[in-house]
Amino acid sequence: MASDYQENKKNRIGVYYAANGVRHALETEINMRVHIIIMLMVVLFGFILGVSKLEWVSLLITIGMVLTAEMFNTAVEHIMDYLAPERNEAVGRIKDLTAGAVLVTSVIALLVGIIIFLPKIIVMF
Ligand SMILES: Nc1ncnc2c1ncn2[C@@H]1O[C@H](COP(=O)(O)OP(=O)(O)OP(=O)(O)O)[C@@H](O)[C@H]1O
Repeated sequence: MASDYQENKKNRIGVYYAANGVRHALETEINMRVHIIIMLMVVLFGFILGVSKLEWVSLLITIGMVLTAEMFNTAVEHIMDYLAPERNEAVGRIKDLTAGAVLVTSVIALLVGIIIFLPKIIVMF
């Protein structure tokens, strides 16, 4: 049906642009690459240390939170640089807030990682 075709076309274009956004973040944001490296290490340790299904879910949710916060932070930085490229106290505060959101999610992710991995590491010794 024509409307189904339009719907599929629209979705495909949307995913294409969204994937472009992820690629842009990976290419331009060093923090994003650091998060991805940490994520790959967490997944590797997850397999090595045999985390449970529920632990995988917790890890994936926290990883998703950090990556999402980082992308929103990057988007806000771009918005602010576009709208107000000059130094401005309000812009600085806005950027600090979104950077703070990344910090909060990262600390939570670290705590989740410690809770899941530390007991498994301790029993190995
Ligand atoms: N236009 C501005 N006016 C005032 N302070 C700013 C401005 N731009 C940046 N800052 C300050 O510098 C900090 C870093 O901002 P910047 O845009 O350089 O982010 P960044 O270092 O690229 O961050 P990230 O590492 O998350 O990509 C902000 O959190 C803010 O405190």
